[in-house]
Amino acid sequence: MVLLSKATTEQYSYIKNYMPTAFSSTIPIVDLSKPDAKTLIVKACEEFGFFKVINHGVPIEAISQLESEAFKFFSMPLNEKEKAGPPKPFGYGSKKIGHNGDVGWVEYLLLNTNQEHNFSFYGKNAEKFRCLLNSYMSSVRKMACEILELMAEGLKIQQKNVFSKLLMDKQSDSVFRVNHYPACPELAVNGQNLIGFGEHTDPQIISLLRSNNTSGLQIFLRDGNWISVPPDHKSFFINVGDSLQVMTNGRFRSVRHRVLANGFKSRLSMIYFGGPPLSEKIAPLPSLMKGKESLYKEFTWFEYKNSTYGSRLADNRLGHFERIVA
Ligand SMILES: C=C1C[C@]23C[C@H]1CC[C@H]2[C@@]12CCC[C@@](C)(C(=O)O1)[C@H]2[C@@H]3C(=O)O
Ligand SMILES: O=C(O)CCC(=O)C(=O)O
Ligand SMILES: [Fe+2]
Repeated sequence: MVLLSKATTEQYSYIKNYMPTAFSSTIPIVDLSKPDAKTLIVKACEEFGFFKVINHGVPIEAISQLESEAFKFFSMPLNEKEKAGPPKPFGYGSKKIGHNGDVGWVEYLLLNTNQEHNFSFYGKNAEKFRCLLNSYMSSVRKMACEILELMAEGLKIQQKNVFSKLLMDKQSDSVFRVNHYPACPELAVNGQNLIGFGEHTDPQIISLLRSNNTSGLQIFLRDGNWISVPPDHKSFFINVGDSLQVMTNGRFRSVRHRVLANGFKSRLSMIYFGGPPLSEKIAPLPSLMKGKESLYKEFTWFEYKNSTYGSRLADNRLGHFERIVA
């Protein structure tokens, strides 16, 4: 990514009248090795749609090796990286996010988890990158399934794998993304707040995010405030996605989040978005309705995903699928 003149940064969005937010200590922390994990997870999903996980079982070497390969990838010249693009549907992207004009101070790799990716332009490192990606993705998917099973238990759903089976399905439409936010020294000088990745909710069931120790991630709370998530390169951050909100009939809420660019340090994040098969009906689980009506119209993941790609990042995508319940 080539930086830096005023002319370059002017095309991006800034947060106006931005008051620096304090790092929050209110973010729930769940120790996956403790027996109270399921209770804490349910509470966190109801209150925040977001929590941090420790003792997650993903080996630190798998994380750091993939991270260092990803940094190597992003340090290549733009014309080399663009050989892996455009990101429609999968590949390398820079600045442009989605198909409807969103931009951010970010470059990324967007990958499908069921498909072999061709990094042949990446020379002798291609095979290594692919192996690291595959082993990372399978450990993270395993953790995702564990968390989803704890959720089902915590919600007292009889079928423990109601959510996790969707990610285990061979047809699961899960996505993996590596985001690189270069440091932007102009910001450090001018004290501005450039958007790295604009506010949005993730459309899938669950997202598992891990980043290096650079700050930037913020979440939106029910009280209308944004809070900064203290970075922690050893832990994972979990987002409730729109589909899980629907499956729990609104009991869990998908979390609005965004990333601000950092003046001093580059940020590298890797996110696994666990999604269902395209043909899957996304609807509230009967045991969670307790005689109440569904808050949502019926739709398949295919339909929701299509509508997602027709929307802008910040849109309230679930809005179109809400029912007016008398
Ligand atoms: C403007 C956009 C960009 C989208 C689609 C649409 C709205 C939501 C964005 C995300 C957010 C979560 C990962 C992703 C892969 C997804 O499924 O939804 C993103 C996708 C993209 O970056 O392409
Ligand atoms: O890069 C990050 O830390 C978060 C980005 C994000 O929210 C996304 O890719 O959906
Ligand atoms: Fe996101």
